[in-house]
Amino acid sequence: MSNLPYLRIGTAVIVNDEGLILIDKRRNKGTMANKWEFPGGKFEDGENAQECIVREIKEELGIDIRVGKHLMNVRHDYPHVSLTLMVYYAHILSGEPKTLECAEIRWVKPEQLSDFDFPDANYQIIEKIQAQKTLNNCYSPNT
Ligand SMILES: Nc1nc2c([nH]c(=O)n2[C@H]2C[C@H](O)[C@@H](COP(=O)(O)OP(=O)(O)OP(=O)(O)O)O2)c(=O)[nH]1
Ligand SMILES: [Mg+2]
Repeated sequence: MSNLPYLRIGTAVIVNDEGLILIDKRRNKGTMANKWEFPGGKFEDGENAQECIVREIKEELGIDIRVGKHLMNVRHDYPHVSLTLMVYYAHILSGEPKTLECAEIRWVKPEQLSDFDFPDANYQIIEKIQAQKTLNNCYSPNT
């Protein structure tokens, strides 16, 4: 048992038509400073995962996305916070990603994800992405 704060985080693995994945580098101040991540953020009251992800991606990158298939949920306890990352594939509907709330943005191949410094909770997400044979259709919604 612990009394850590518990957060639900909506997280997007945005894939483009070339099969590249968008990652962003967090700012050099605040939680997990300078770590690379999949863009996203905290649920607001009354939101579901898809709504949270669409809103966060608009705020952080200035783009509109369609949320696709659910990849996984990851529960992780950090020393200061306990959280669940709710991870969905997504695809850009309109706009060019901008660094509105992050330090840097990159499009990378799935195999390149291992070269970046991600928070501890992300390693099983990266493993699962890299285990997929193809990312085709991953951004179509679950049916
Ligand atoms: N977005 C995102 N957050 C992650 C990932 N991995 C991981 O451990 N986290 C952690 C870092 C943070 O503690 C938390 C996400 O919160 P956040 O700081 O992005 O929240 P937010 O966008 O709502 O930002 P703010 O309004 O609090 O500034 O989840 C990831 O891949 N993406
Ligand atoms: Mg965020």
